[in-house]
Amino acid sequence: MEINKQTIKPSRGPTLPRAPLHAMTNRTSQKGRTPSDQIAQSSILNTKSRETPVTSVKRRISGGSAKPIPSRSTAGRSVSAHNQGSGVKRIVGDGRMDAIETQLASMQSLFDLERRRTEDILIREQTERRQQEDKVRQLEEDLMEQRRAALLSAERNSRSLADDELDDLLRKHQKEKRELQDEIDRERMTVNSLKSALEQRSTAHLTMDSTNVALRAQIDTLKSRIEEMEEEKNEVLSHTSMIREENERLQASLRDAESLRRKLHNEVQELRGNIRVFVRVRPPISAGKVGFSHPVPEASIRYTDDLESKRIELATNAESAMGTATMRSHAFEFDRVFRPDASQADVFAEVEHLIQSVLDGYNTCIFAYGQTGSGKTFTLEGPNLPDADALTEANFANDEGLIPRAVSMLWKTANDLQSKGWQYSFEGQMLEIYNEGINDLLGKAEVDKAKHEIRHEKGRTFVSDTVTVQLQSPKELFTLLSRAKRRRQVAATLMNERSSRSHCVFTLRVVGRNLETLESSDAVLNLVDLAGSERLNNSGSGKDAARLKEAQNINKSLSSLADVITALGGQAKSSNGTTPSTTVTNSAAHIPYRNSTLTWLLKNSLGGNSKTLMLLALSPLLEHQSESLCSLRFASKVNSTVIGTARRVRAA
Ligand SMILES: Nc1ncnc2c1ncn2[C@@H]1O[C@H](COP(=O)(O)OP(=O)(O)OP(=O)(O)O)[C@@H](O)[C@H]1O
Repeated sequence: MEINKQTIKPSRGPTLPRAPLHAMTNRTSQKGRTPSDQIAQSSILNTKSRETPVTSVKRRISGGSAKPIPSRSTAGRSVSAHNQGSGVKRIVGDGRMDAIETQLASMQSLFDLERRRTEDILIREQTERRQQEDKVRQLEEDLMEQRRAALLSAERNSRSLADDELDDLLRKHQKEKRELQDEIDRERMTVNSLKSALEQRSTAHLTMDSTNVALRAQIDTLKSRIEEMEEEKNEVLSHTSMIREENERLQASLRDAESLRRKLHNEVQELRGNIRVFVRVRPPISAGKVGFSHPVPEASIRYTDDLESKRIELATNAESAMGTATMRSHAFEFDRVFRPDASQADVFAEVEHLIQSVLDGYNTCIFAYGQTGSGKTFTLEGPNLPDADALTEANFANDEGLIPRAVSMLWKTANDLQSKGWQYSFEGQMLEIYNEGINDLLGKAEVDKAKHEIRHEKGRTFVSDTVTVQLQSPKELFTLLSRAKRRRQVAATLMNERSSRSHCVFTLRVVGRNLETLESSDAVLNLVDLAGSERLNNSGSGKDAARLKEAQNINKSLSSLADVITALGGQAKSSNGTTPSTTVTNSAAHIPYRNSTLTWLLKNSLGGNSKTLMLLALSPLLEHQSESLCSLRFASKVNSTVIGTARRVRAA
């Protein structure tokens, strides 16, 4: 270990007094001496100390003339001379001898004194010297001690430096060791993770190997399956081409069948009669809803056949010739009788085939007949809505009437027929006949003041200055109905809170073309909501001139309608050569269409070329039973009329 010499300096202790050289010498020399030697020396010293006073005494005695007292050797010799006193006495004389002896005695006492003093001094000196020597020794020991301490300290210093360095090195070593250990740990961890990864990989590898084997097997299976499927596909393809050919053949036969269906459908309609009558009895409505008084007794109405629903029996009070009140039953038979619980869908199901005829190119007319409040508008349109603007598809939901259902069905069927090559277009018109005048309900002006003229050309009817709307979807119909309803003339009467005092004619023209068969059709569906059929005295219009005029016009048009139907029946009779079941009032040749605006407007829909349905709406209430009886009789007359064979109208 290298020790820094700079740092190893003797410590700066107190400067120790150096022992006198002679003392050192003495000490050195004394070391090997015995106590006896020391006494001998001290006696020598004493002798020496004693010589000095003697010399001084002799000087004082001689008074300067005396001879110098001999030195050490001389003194020795003096002692020996003293020892030889008697011999001197003899030589010098006695007196003198005494003086000398006195002198000698005093000198001796002085000498003793001096000697004692000198010895004291000597002792003191010796003591001091010993003390000093002790001190020196002590100092030397201290010095030695300090040197040792200094050496120790220096050694310790150097050792501490070395220790520090060692510590540093140790620390560094420890740190490096730790770092290395950490690195080793890390490496070990890495190795471990690599090992586990390797294990996982090898496991995955094994799994993949097995999966691979399985997949290869699957691929082989699939390959063979694909081959099988290829064969199957080829078979299917050849089968498909066969089917396609078969399909084309079937399509052709389907078209033939469709044409046949239309023909047969028409024949069925003919067999049923081209004018048919349905009767619908509405449910008894609670008071307040339609303004009837409370309680509301019901008329005695019976439905006498459950299976066919064709018969209806109304019992009325009658008075016998004897004046007794009896009940008289009136039985009628129609094409169909709907009871009060019949739904709108039930009614439409029976009318659907007739409406279908429009697509086949047959003019069709459905008119609702009945007294005010009997349910004509409800059957044709649906429930009366307080606000015409609120009329939406959702409002119609379950209660939607024949018009919206017919339009929806026509659109749907037209779409279905597209696959058979048919393309259809629709246009609508809504006219009101009020007091024999025509009011365009789709016109621009709120009040239609125009004078409209009706003309018939090539089987088609035209009304001047009226709006015809192209209908792209059934949804547009609701807008149309809403507009029409808002403008419809409604006047309050005693019979209905919003009784319609006009006829409303909704006309839907359907034009179809088949691009494959080159067939065509152009037909019109008329849905007519007739004004209330009640007799003048029942309408409450007797006191009001305007209401009276309304009622007269309504009655006129309705009786004209009856006349036209009767005349058509007579015409049919003369052409068939059969006897009609009803009385024919008009000549077979003449049909009085022009007697009213209504019959003139419906000319092409009421003729022998058209299919007509009369929907008789009946009130179930007792107070309306006589009106109901009149309506039933009128409907029965219509029902027994045969108005010829409908002819298909082809598009121009
Ligand atoms: N089958 C029915 N089911 C439920 N309610 C009906 C039915 N028939 C008619 N009504 C209701 O009876 C009331 C009168 O019906 P509607 O307005 O259709 O009579 P209307 O014969 O058209 O009268 P008007 O000749 O005055 O136009 C209406 O509130 C209608 O909702």
